[in-house]
Amino acid sequence: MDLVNFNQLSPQAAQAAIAHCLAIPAWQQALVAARPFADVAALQAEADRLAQLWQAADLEQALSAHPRIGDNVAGADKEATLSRSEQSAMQQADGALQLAMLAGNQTYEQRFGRVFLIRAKGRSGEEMLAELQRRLNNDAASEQREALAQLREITLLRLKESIT
Ligand SMILES: NC(=O)NC1=NC(=O)NC1=O
Repeated sequence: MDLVNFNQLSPQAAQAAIAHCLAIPAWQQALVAARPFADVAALQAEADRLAQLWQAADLEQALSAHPRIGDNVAGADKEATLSRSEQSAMQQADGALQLAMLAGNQTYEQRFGRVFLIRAKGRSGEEMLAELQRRLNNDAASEQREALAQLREITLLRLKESIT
């Protein structure tokens, strides 16, 4: 959808138009309330400013909409469709990589108590596995910062593809 259209939608319709970017209604509503935007750069800047405010609770809420890397993503809704395309590199990954990613995800979840989150678009399976293994050595605070940064990247990428 183009920005002019997004600026003119009702609040409900505008929120529905960006809901797939991130499963945090408060962020969706704050961005909708900040309309009208003069250009896409202003929209992206406000989305990022709001995203900088996220804390651990926001991360937990958002993770509900992000399947594990390498999981077979079921569902036909827009978020599932986006996750499948973002994670498409894992579809071509060989069995060994799939297994290593599965084991890595399990170790990560045992250590940090939540799903490993990474901006998957544009990354190979090997790159994502290397990032997982690197981040396994983070302390809790550093890893929370990294996970929140990845959540911002995914959200802003999805927003950029949705409102042009
Ligand atoms: N656990 C994840 O990192 N999931 C995802 N990353 C993306 O970029 N899309 C996802 O679904």
